[in-house]
Amino acid sequence: MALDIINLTKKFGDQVALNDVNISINKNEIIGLLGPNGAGKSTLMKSIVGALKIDEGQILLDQKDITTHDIESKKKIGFLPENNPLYQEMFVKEYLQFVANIHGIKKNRVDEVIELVGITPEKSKKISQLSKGYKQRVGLAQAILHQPDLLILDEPTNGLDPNQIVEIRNVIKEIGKEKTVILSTHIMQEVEALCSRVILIHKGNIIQDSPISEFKGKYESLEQAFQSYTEAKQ
Ligand SMILES: Nc1ncnc2c1ncn2[C@@H]1O[C@H](COP(=O)(O)OP(=O)(O)OP(=O)(O)O)[C@@H](O)[C@H]1O
Repeated sequence: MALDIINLTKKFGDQVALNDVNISINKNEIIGLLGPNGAGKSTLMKSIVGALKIDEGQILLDQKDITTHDIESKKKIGFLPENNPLYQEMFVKEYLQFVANIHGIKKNRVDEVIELVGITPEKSKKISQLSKGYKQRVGLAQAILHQPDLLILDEPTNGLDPNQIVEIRNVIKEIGKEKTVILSTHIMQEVEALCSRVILIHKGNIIQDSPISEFKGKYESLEQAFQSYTEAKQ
């Protein structure tokens, strides 16, 4: 899987949410997308999955432009959006079968994914009745059902209890062995636990893109590094 983001600019009215962004990913790794509130992380993720129309630049997935190879690209990408929108009135397995039908994939893959994300005891419940952590797992399940090469996760552990955080991280880690994962988070521990590479975005600009050790550099912690890089650019 190769993802190339070339000179990407996205504006909302006069506001530049992404400013001439360039990113290249050529191997399977888990990448942490960091940045203060409003930095442009969700905008970048939505642009990559084709949910937002970009103003300038190109996004290439395996050398093909995602706008002109829309369906082909969507087959290769899984997305867990921020706030995890789900059909609350549907039952867990029913919902996942519905998503599987959209992708045109076999029914037994649904059971496989239910097992993988650890929601077997919850599969007959209505989504509205699930705890936040289980809803998050359902969101993750829909994102990986079609076995995408690239998985985009917008704050995947947001609002989960410590046990659920560890469990979801384990699932992501497993997936990251074979696929490329880009996840956004405000939790530096999460970055340390999962990511090999860090991309730091601030006010729509990429200000760091490096292996985690390089990102940490001379600083004692990732928090300190994050603070220093973003404060210096206020
Ligand atoms: N649909 C929209 N219309 C107008 N402005 C928007 C829209 N979506 C995002 N923005 C603006 O673009 C900027 C980047 O927002 P974005 O949601 O990408 O930030 P983020 O890094 O994901 O922030 P957070 O960490 O708070 O989730 C913000 O200033 C935001 O207000």
